[in-house]
Amino acid sequence: MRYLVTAQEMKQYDKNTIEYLGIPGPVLMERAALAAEDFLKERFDAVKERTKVLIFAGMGNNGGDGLALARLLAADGYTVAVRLVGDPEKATEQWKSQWQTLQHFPVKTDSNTQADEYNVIVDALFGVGLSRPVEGIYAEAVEEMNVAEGFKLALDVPSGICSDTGRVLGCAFLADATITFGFCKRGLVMYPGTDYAGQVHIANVGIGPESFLGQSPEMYTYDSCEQHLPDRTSSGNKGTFGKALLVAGSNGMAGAAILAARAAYRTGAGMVKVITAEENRQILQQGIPEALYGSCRQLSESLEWADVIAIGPGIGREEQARECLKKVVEKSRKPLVLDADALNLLAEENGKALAEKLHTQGAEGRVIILTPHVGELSRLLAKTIPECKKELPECGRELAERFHGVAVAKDARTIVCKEQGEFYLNTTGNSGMATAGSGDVLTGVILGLLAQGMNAIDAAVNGVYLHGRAGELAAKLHTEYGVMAGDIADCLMKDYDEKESVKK
Ligand SMILES: NC(=O)C1=CN([C@@H]2O[C@H](COP(=O)(O)OP(=O)(O)OC[C@H]3O[C@@H](n4cnc5c(N)ncnc54)[C@H](OP(=O)(O)O)[C@@H]3O)[C@@H](O)[C@H]2O)[C@@H](O)CC1
Ligand SMILES: Nc1ncnc2c1ncn2[C@@H]1O[C@H](COP(=O)(O)OP(=O)(O)O)[C@@H](O)[C@H]1O
Ligand SMILES: [K+]
Repeated sequence: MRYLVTAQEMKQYDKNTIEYLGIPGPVLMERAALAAEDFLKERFDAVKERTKVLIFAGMGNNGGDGLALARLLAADGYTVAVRLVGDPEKATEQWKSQWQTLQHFPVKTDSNTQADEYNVIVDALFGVGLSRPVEGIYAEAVEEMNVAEGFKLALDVPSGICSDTGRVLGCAFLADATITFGFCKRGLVMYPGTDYAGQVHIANVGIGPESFLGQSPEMYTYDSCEQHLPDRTSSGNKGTFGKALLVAGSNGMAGAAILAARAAYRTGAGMVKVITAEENRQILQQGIPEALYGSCRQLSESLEWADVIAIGPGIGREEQARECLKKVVEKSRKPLVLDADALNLLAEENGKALAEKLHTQGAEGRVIILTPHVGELSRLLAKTIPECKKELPECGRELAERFHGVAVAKDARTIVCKEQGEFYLNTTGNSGMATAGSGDVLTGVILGLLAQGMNAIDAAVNGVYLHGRAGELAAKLHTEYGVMAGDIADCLMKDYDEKESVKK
């Protein structure tokens, strides 16, 4: 698990470390600079004589890190120059102290440096203290760094990237790599910040969980196969691993049902039954013979049969879909995943009563997971799509509160949250997943995990992670251009290491 912090959280943890734990600010800065030096030495020590480093330093502590790095590299024999950007009169105390120390070292600090004469460019203009758009001399400096040749390293955050949202404020440094201090900032994994950051390295500078003082970060992500999947009892039978009911696919939309059913099986569900339009019977049974088939008339008895239910992929918004949704809400209290047109139906004027019922059921303890993409989210919350994209965590939270459930707000970086508690931000996946039917696969994955007895938030978080991971494996086989939703379903669990996983 990796924490993702905001600028404000990071500043608080800095403060706690200094004031409560008693580790002085200059020690933290020295460790930050040492980590950056190590990073560069790993790449350039063998060619030290030919390596010329130019550091652009602002007037805050990010600039202070840059000055400390300049000193360390110069002491180590590198050719180093510093370009000051801003008014040193306004610099922080730590910056001023670093500046004084730097005067004893062979570092060029005049303003005549030409970026194209250096083969390593370090951006130490702004870090978590960026407070407004980058303009004027700062924008010129960013532009000069960006057009320069050579390896580009950002300290803490690429200047111009908002640490909290990943948005570009004015203009931003385009880094090959970013070495970030203490904890990864949210903006380094969110778009477009993640593209500007390049490879992100997190350096331990002495600020750890001890510095939270009871206020841990509100967001986290998973980096690797460390998910908590349900244990698979060796003696289990198909009943042990759950009966999953999937209401999906109107006439002509059998594909959505097949994809979701396939994904539920691939994730480990024992039995999957699909309720779909009569016209889809043959194609469904050919497409996924492992699934049980039921017509919409058999929905009531199937609701009795099921352990968990998902409704939505490809159901359309016709009367039959509305009837099915009504039954699923009114005749069952079993764990429920709502996706696609089920969400659109709830957002319609005549879906409001049903939405209200779900809200009550959620409050009474029914497990409800909603998986809207930003379009569906905007309809449910009556907001614009740009608003939802911009405020995805907040919108996810609002949706979770509305249904007392779990919201999976899907985008290139999907957010998962409950009414309270942390936000999970997903970093697996790629542009190959922006392909029709990809969301249907996710519904099946979450359904499959729920069927095996996972709780709602774990099923949603791990489902989103595994779905993205499958997208990565599919892209290895077909490239991001060539991935189709069926490939994602087929790649599910392909590299899952049962021995390495944390069983639950
Ligand atoms: N605390 C610690 O112990 C540790 C901190 N560490 C390091 O400190 C960094 C945070 O330092 P920080 O808080 O001083 O903020 P920082 O990012 O340097 O920026 C503030 C400066 O930028 C200016 N400014 C902002 N926006 C601007 C704009 N658009 N255009 C122009 N100016 C703008 C702002 O000016 P002002 O708004 O005051 O006019 C101020 O001068 C952090 O990222 C990490 O690298 C590490 O060493 C680990 C230990
Ligand atoms: N660029 C991307 N990077 C990572 N994941 C993506 C990207 N684009 C789409 N996805 C994922 O693919 C899925 C698309 O779902 P959705 O929009 O519902 O598709 P559909 O309606 O076609 O099935 C979501 O889980 C989303 O997070
Ligand atoms: K920076």
